Amino acid sequence: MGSEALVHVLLVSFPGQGHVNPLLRLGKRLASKGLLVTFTTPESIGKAMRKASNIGEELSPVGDGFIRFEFFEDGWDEDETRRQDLDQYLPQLEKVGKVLIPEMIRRNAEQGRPISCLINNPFIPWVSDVADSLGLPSAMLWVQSCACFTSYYYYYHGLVPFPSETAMEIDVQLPCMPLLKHDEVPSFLYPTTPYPFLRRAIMGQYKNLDKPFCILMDTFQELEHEIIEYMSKISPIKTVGPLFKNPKAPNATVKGDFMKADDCVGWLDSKPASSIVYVSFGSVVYLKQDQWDEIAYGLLNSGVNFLWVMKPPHKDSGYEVLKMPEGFLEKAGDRGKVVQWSPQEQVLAHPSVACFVTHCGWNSTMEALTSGMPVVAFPQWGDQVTDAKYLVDVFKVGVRMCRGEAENKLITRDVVEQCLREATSGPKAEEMKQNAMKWSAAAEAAVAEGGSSDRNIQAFVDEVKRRSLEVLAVSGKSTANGVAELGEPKVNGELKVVS
Ligand SMILES: O=c1ccn([C@@H]2O[C@H](COP(=O)(O)OP(=O)(O)O)[C@@H](O)[C@H]2O)c(=O)[nH]1
Ligand SMILES: O=C(O[C@@H]1O[C@H](CO)[C@@H](O)[C@H](O)[C@H]1O)c1ccc(O)c(O)c1
Repeated sequence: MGSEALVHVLLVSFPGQGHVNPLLRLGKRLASKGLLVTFTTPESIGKAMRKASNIGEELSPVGDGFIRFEFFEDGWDEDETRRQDLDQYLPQLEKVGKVLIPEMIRRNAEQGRPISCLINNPFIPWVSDVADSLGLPSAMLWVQSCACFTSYYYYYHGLVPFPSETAMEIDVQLPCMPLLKHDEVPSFLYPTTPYPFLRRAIMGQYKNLDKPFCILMDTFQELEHEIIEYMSKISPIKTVGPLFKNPKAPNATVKGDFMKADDCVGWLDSKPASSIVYVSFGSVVYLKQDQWDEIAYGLLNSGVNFLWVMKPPHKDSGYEVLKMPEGFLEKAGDRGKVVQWSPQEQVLAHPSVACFVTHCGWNSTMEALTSGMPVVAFPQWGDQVTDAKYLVDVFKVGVRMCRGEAENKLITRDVVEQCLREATSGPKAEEMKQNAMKWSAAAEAAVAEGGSSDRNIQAFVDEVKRRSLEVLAVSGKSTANGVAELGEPKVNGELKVVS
């Protein structure tokens, strides 16, 4: 128990697992450097997070600072099915968020915790408008690679031709990047994408790119060296990854999972070293039943042990509930384990795991690289197709199993089996493991004290502290940011700490 005086930042997250994880990890990193962090996202997700993860009402100590949660209502009934339709949900979030986030900021000031900076992740670019309208500094955490950031940047500004209705299959050459084949460009940019609302959301972020004073990125200097150097001259980017490693607070228990992870570590412990293939397609990708079946038979035929995540679809998603092929579990016996959600960080760090069949979401990509884990790339859409290109051809830690959903091709059990064999034994497997270990060491060094990402985080924290004094000076004189009206805005609020 005690009380502390800290600079306070508000983190506003898009309600997706692949967005909450990196922003929450950033929050823990900022807290460990001595800030007070409040993390917010809609209550519909807050409810799931409270149920599945170790978060409550109280302030949690992390390193030299603290993190707390406050959720906001999205204005829809609990059982509203339209939340699964981002075309409808994103505008709804913007409408309510533009009212409720300023209220949250005002409430915090009244309670002696004035907020000095807002940080959002992509898909909710209106957060920068909120910050602007209140005269508060803002930053954005880009939760994908710098290569994808660059692709969107060049598309937004029309700097090079991208696949279009009249020229679908053109390759794209961007500076300091390998040539991207048409199907290696982030697929939200294809004219035929089934997710145009996500392209709109990302473009909304680029329209607002002059508002954040800093663009933080969950990547690291040594991983994407040339493109980071290049883009740093154009945009105020700072690499702070891999965020899931936090050497200053390695034991912080605060997590943001939407589902409780099934216990599988005991099972992993029971298996020989490097004998298990871990299969997961993240939190949003759903495969069709025929593809699922082929993967199942490929796993059986390859003879490997496997841990397979089979996440049930949301009841309103419209996805069919997948089934394992008849007799599959019996045939696999103790060679295989199927779970609904895994403790992925622990799984990837486990010595029994040999490789990771992944959809190549950026979080999974960073987690695999940092854990020294070779991959079998099974991308579907968005940044995943670009990440797969990098994992296989640039980072050289992966074999490719498919090229993405747009190809509309069934990957047969023979191809699955062949890829699994290639990734788990023989010279290619060894080479990939060595490369992965090299990336793991570079990632650890980047986040260690004095490493490239650690220096960037420290510089960001120092800048937030410096700007918080400016916020105080301005708000002390005018009521423009809505905080000054509250009387005595303080940089350092008195906080009751429950530890
Ligand atoms: O069974 C699982 C599957 C995924 N994850 C985590 O969920 C996130 C997924 O993010 P990613 O960008 O890889 O994919 P998305 O789910 O956003 O498509 C990562 O941090 C994973 O570690 C997990 O903890 N358990
Ligand atoms: O884009 C969505 O989720 C994932 O985000 C990650 C970080 O941007 C990315 O690397 C990964 O490939 C994406 O799958 C997303 C899309 C739609 C939706 O309803 C979501 O909840 C998340």
